[in-house]
Amino acid sequence: MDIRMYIDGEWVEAANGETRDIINPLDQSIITQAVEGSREDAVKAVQAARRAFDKGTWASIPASERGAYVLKIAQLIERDKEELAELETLDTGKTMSESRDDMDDIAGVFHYFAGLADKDGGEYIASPLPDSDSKIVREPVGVCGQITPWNYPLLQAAWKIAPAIATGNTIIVKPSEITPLTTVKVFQLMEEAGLPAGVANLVLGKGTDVGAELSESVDVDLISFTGGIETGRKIMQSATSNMKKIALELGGKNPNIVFADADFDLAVDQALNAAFFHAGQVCSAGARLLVEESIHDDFVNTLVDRVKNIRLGSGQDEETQMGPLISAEHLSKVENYIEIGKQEGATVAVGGARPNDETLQKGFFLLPTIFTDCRTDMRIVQEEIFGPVLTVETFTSEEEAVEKANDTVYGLAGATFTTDISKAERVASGLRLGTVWINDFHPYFAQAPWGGYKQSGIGRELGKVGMEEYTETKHIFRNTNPEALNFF
Ligand SMILES: NC(=O)c1ccc[n+]([C@@H]2O[C@H](COP(=O)([O-])OP(=O)(O)OC[C@H]3O[C@@H](n4cnc5c(N)ncnc54)[C@H](O)[C@@H]3O)[C@@H](O)[C@H]2O)c1
Ligand SMILES: C[N+](C)(C)CC=O
Repeated sequence: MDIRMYIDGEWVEAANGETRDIINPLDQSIITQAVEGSREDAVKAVQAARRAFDKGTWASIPASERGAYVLKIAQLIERDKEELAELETLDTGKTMSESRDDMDDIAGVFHYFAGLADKDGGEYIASPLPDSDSKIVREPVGVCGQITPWNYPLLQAAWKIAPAIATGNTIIVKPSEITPLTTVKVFQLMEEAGLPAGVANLVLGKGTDVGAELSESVDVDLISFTGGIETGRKIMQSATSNMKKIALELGGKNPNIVFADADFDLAVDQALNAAFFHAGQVCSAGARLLVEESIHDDFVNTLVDRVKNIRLGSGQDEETQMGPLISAEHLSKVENYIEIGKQEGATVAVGGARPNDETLQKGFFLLPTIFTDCRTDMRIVQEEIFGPVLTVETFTSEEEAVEKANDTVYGLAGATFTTDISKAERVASGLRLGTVWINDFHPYFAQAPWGGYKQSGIGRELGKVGMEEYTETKHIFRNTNPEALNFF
């Protein structure tokens, strides 16, 4: 596959001719070479997006026409779903069933924002002044930089691209430099859908280079970022260059609270899914299990038995349940956390090492790991590990469960399992999280907003509010009977 950048309607090489090997995390083979852009390329893309926005044609075409473009992109994604899923699995190591689900979600997101595109006709409000009318309209923000991570490469890009172009903005997308394949493919589809030149631009390259240029540029009006908390902090600082709007979707250390009255089998099953889906490389992974003390031993023993049966392997193999981690660097980061956990006094109940299986030795595999004897103040409990590592704490009361669950700097998502619905509602209301699941873990969909409390982020994606992030609100006041004031 030809992995180039898309700037002003043209497929281009990097200005400095640089390329990067794209590595398959399953076996470290080179999938392809991608062009590796630099600040120079980012500047060109920003200028193209600026010209396309300032010309005014994209923002001023009827919103229904923009919706039709977004709908066409959804249909092309559906047409090429299998190819896209294969590319995502190749690039990230996730299983084909996860990648296919991602592609369904992605097409759903384009459908949703296509439908919303022409639904906001502005709003007249009751003016408190005589002889006047007062209208509120929403307009596009302008040029949007969109920076995405490697764990859900296309899904996170879709959450940004679809609402931005539906509302009349122009965009520059910068995917993670290690997983560009599906984003490039979707730009090919956007070209096929006939999107005018300059509306959607793609720049590949390092975050510290291309990403930093987008965040610092005074010609970018909004930066939407999904990624780690430390990068988010830098982007927030860079955004002060021109007070650009920012949307940050950052990490989480997501609590999963299991009460003794929960449906035991359901809670076990969901706790595994919460922690080990996509090898735990999920912002909303249920990496912190809080289990009521009276059922702790039974619960953990059952979890451990089930974890031993998780099948690691190639994402292409339909039998595989968990693929590799994304890179050697990331594997080493997660392994370092396992050492930290041991030093902090937690007990490895299962896993904690690379698998012995001969066939997995070239990949970045790690056994699903459970730490027991955890305390809330441990680093392995407080910090986002972003791998297949579950920590287990206990509680004895509802209040203690909520207090412990809230005791990190993060506030992205979490769940509670109980058959007492009043208790579930009280716990949901006490949790300082952007999403709370009751007797479930992980569902997200285009219609509901997604984002974090506290240091998990700023702003929301998806839902109507996710669309509004890409708009400025303007008040237009009209005096219907103007008269001189004679004040001066
Ligand atoms: N809240 C959410 O919805 C959500 C979703 C997915 C992932 N995440 C988070 O993403 C993180 C994992 O992704 P990652 O390792 O790719 O994150 P990361 O922060 O390392 O990188 C994310 C993106 O930012 C770019 N980048 C890096 N340094 C930059 C800089 N100085 N300026 C501008 N851009 C820069 C990278 O190139 C990449 O494209 C986890 O913390 C995870 O929780 C959050
Ligand atoms: C937002 N989500 C859950 C799709 C991916 C997080 O990493």
